[in-house]
Amino acid sequence: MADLGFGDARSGNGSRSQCSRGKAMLLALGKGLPEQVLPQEKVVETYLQDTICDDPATRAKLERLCKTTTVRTRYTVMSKELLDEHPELRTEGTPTLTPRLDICNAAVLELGATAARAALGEWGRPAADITHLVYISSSELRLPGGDLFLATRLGLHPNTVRTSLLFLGCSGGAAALRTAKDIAENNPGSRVLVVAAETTVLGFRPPSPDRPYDLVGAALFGDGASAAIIGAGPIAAEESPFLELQFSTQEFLPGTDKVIDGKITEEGINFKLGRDLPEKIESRIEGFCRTLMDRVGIKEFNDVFWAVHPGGPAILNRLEVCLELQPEKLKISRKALMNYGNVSSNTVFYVLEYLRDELKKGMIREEWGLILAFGPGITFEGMLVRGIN
Ligand SMILES: CC(=O)CC(=O)SCCNC(=O)CCNC(=O)[C@H](O)C(C)(C)COP(=O)(O)OP(=O)(O)OC[C@H]1O[C@@H](n2cnc3c(N)ncnc32)[C@H](O)[C@@H]1OP(=O)(O)O
Repeated sequence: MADLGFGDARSGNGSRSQCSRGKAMLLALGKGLPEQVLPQEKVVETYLQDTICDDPATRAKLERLCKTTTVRTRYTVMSKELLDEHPELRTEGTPTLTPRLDICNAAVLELGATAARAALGEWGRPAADITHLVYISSSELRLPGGDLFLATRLGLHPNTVRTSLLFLGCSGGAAALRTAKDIAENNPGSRVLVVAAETTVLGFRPPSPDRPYDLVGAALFGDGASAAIIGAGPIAAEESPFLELQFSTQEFLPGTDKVIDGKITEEGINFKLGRDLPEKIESRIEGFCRTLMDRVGIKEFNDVFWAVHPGGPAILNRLEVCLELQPEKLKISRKALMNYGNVSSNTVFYVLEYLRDELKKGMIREEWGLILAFGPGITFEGMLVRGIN
């Protein structure tokens, strides 16, 4: 391991007198996407064929939703070949949890490993220098978990300290970042690899009038993985941080636990999205963001840059109107939604990739920014960050 000047986090030899206990920083990012690209104009035909549905009303509604979600491209694990192999996934009424988990567990490991290798490549140091792994997914269930298989696949040291965050939904990526920040700041010299990997295979099902939200999902959600490396006290000659992770917080909205609801059944996950989700988020967004901005005394929402998990256009639109944001503030969130869809926990990292590019090009004037994500609970995850370029 390279000498970080902070003692050795792995051996527990780090001493307070040696370290400055600096803030955690984002040092590298990477992503892993399924090979199958699904352009939005092919979604209606593909989904209706895959689920053997010929209902004209369903077709008309899905066509409309495919436009209004603003998604253009998604990447999916589900494919014609997979459905030919598992025709039981096309219809309802048979127990399919076992084959779904077999597909998901393998897929998220593959995607997660690709994303992690990309982040390690960008970081430029060996995998053996990773001291901690934070693994996040709402798409796999097994024992031991994907974190172990990922650590093995990547050749991480067996004493890499692993933490798994499962079934946090779309706020999971920001929760993983918060966890990694805490680890990095409390273990001098540590380098934390965060890996988020998701596929919609667990929830794939034919449309039903009883579940109108399934069509929203079919038009909105995608698959993929992301990885990030976080550490405090970057080595000047070896590491290139681009964001300082200043302060993080989490809050849930009491009485809204049914708004995003996922039940595991013999047929996979039954995922329900409340129509009122955008307005519920809007009801608390201003106070939540002020909690973060107050840390550095910023009052005006346009005086920070924004990296928001794009749950759907209605959520971004409400944020923009309610906080009176200039349109360019949510541009990178809208771009991630357009190019990848809502990939649950991963999406916030796709937004951060665009943010990093803009920081590197000197396109961001503001010193401080906010990372936000929303998930079941309804849970708000937020982080105050400082751009480094
Ligand atoms: C998983 C996690 O942990 C966190 C997440 O990120 S979850 C995903 C969060 N995202 C959302 O909930 C999506 C938010 N919604 C939106 O962005 C927009 O409503 C939308 C793009 C889906 C549709 O926008 P739109 O087409 O302009 O108009 P809108 O009126 O809202 O909806 C169109 C149709 O879809 C239906 N619809 C929208 N959201 C729905 C929902 N959650 N459940 C059921 N139906 C829904 C509407 O009822 C409407 O149907 P009718 O035409 O039959 O009345």
